Amino acid sequence: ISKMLTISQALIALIVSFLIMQFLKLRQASRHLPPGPIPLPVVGNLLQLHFHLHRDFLMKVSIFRYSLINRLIAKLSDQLLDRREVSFSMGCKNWFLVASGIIFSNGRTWKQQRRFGVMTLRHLGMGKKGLEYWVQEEAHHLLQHFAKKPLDPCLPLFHSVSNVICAVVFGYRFPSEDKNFHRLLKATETLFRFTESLGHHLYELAPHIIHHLPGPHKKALSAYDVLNSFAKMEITRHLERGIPDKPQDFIDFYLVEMEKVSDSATFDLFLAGSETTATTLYWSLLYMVAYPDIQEKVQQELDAVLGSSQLICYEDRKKMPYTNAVIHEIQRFSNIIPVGLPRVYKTESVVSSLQGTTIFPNIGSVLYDPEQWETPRQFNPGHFLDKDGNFVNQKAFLPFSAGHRVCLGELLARTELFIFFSNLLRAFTFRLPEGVKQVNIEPILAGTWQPHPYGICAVPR
Ligand code: HEM
Repeated sequence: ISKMLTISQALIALIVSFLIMQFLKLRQASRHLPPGPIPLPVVGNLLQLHFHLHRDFLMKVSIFRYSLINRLIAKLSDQLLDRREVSFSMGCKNWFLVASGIIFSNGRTWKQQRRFGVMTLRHLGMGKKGLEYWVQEEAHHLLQHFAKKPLDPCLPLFHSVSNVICAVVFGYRFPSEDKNFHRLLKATETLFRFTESLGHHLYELAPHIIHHLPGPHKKALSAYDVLNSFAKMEITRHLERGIPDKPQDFIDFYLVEMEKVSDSATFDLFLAGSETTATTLYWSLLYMVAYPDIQEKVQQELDAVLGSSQLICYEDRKKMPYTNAVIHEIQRFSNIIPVGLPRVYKTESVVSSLQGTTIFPNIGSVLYDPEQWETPRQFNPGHFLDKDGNFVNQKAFLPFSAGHRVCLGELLARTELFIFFSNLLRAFTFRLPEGVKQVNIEPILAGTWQPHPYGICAVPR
């Protein structure tokens, strides 16, 4: 027994000294980072967060003041360019696809995939049936979903935004009752929520063990398979119909370039482009019922500048400074992605103690920086207007992040937000359902910061 005690004591001593060494290393490393709580070995900052991400806590402990942003952007573009490797995907039949897309890849693969993604979106943006056309088409369908009776707009918004991505990737939209469309949306949602969840980060701590246990990762893995089989099915369909001289959608472009790139960027557009834009629009309608005066001012501007049936274009925002400011404020105030996707310090980092450290760039906190915004914790479109009512851009407005890994779909997202929002407010006035007196604008964490589910009435104008 005494011999066993010595072995177990030695083991404990070893583990304790390992933890102390790790702690000291992390303490030393954090001196080179923007301010924030010092992470603990193994669990990182999870203890300080009580294993739960509270928005206020995050904002308080890790504010990246704008004054630090330039330093951060330089780091994000250089030493902090790489994502942490996703072992989550190892249990997936097609695991290599995930690591070879845009969001989770690194190095040469990321460069090629990202260049391909940027070029393809640029090509699709041009011409008569470009991205804007798809957004306008989808906005038209979206209006049909709203009627006078109370409705939770979450699903219709998610359907419309996802259908824009379907049009971009597959070249067509789905009717909202289509079963395959629902499978695709369910898989996208499951996967998105998992990749952004604490469950995913825990999985990454011990993938070899957790992989064999039951848990949310099992659902996420089958969601990958659903998305992948969709991509394969569409590729076959495109091959059968032949690639036109002028490629029409993302898959056409992929088939032209398939020697050089993988088809996994198609998942990435669904993962990164659906939930984010839909959630922002979901917030937008809630804020409009919470601030009816602001809603009215937007409608006055829409009526003054646009005809009642005129097709709304992204370019029109230049004639509508107030509406444009409101949309920017919706993004700032809802701050749907307060913590960025994990990045890893490169091995050739100049700060050796940081090598391999995983960092979650909390760039979203700049949107609440008290030094940059007059009333950071209040919904105030004035943040984006000068005293004459002209629209003014703000340097600290970074909801799409910054640096080389800045959001790839920023232009598409901005086009969608403007066209969907303007169409909805031109057609309807949004009100609380009868008997409902209060609006809850506190967020809940569900992949992104989301509003609590709510119902509204859309009164035709
Ligand atoms: C309101 C809507 C959106 C917001 C707030 C948003 C925000 C972001 C943020 C914060 C990142 C992380 C950048 C980083 O790591 O520093 C990102 C990455 C990305 N986004 Fe978006 N996004 C939106 C819509 C879209 C759309 C519509 C698409 C595609 C059509 C898209 C595609 C991507 C891709 C592919 C990446 C990964 C870029 C890379 O790793 O190189 N996003 N987005």
